[in-house]
Amino acid sequence: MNSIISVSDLTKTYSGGFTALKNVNLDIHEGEIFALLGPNGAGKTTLISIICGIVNPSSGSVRADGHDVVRDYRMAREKIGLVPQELCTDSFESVLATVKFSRGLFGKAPDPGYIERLLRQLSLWEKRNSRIMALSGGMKRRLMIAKALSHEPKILFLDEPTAGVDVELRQDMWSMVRELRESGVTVILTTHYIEEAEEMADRVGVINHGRLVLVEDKNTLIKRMGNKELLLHLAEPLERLPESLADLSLELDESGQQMVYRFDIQSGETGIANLLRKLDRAEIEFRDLQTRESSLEDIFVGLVRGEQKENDRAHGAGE
Ligand SMILES: Nc1ncnc2c1ncn2[C@@H]1O[C@H](COP(=O)(O)OP(=O)(O)OP(=O)(O)O)[C@@H](O)[C@H]1O
Repeated sequence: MNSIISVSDLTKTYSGGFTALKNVNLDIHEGEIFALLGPNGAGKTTLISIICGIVNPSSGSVRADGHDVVRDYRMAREKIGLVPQELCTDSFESVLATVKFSRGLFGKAPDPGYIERLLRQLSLWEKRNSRIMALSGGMKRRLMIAKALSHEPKILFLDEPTAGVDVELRQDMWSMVRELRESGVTVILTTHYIEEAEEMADRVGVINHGRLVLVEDKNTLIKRMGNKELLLHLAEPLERLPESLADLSLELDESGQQMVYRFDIQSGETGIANLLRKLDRAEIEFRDLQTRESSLEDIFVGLVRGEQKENDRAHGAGE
């Protein structure tokens, strides 16, 4: 697969001495939707800012479509469109004027046909003569995307594209991003909404404390790290699990009314038949049973927590 962005051994230490990125290596494939996940302060914006040439790396290198983002800044930047978290644009301008102006900033010759197609694709053509301040929140977000795409970049960064937007608008954004990928644009997005990554991304990267702790195909990740749970609602509450069930991966909730049995999706043998036999022998009856598959969110929370524990342990050991 062709890689359109190559990040090699990237480290960033800010002037105050804080190291926000530690030895990051990452390849983004051409034409994919890549979601970068991580808790607050993990280093996502720093990584994006370095790729976009806004922040200088302390060491390591980044290539965007073959161009080094520091040595060959202009060529690299021309390949990239960036939609920042904050909506920042002159609200007295018209939609059309502001998008044309953005294109001009990259030294691209005017192309009214392209701008019209872009505004139509983003459902903004009817609003082309409106002032920005007269647009709805959703339209403003689409305008930010139009501005970022005005110079026909091959790569689009979306920093928290749906932060604070309602469910309907979020769905609109998702389908728009998919359309962009269909048109050949590579999309990299950061998000706090794991469901957004689960819904849209082809691959997922998790960054924590400045380290890229995982990069994987989303579906493989869910299969590899996912567990399934079997929930049993008991007919009568139990005070504790009987000894005969102690060797199973089984938990009783606080009410004593529900049992959760965890099993690995990958393994051929789930152990459910054995569980049911043992329940029968222990004369435990249940009213209802359901299964639940772990989501990307469960996996993410588990990963970040696991990392935190490792860090704490390392810290404790050093003290
Ligand atoms: N200019 C700066 N000078 C010093 N430290 C900085 C600077 N910019 C960011 N940092 C620090 O680097 C770390 C990573 O910040 P960054 O903005 O990249 O995180 P993030 O993952 O994008 O977080 P969020 O999800 O909150 O946007 C944070 O601890 C932040 O305080």
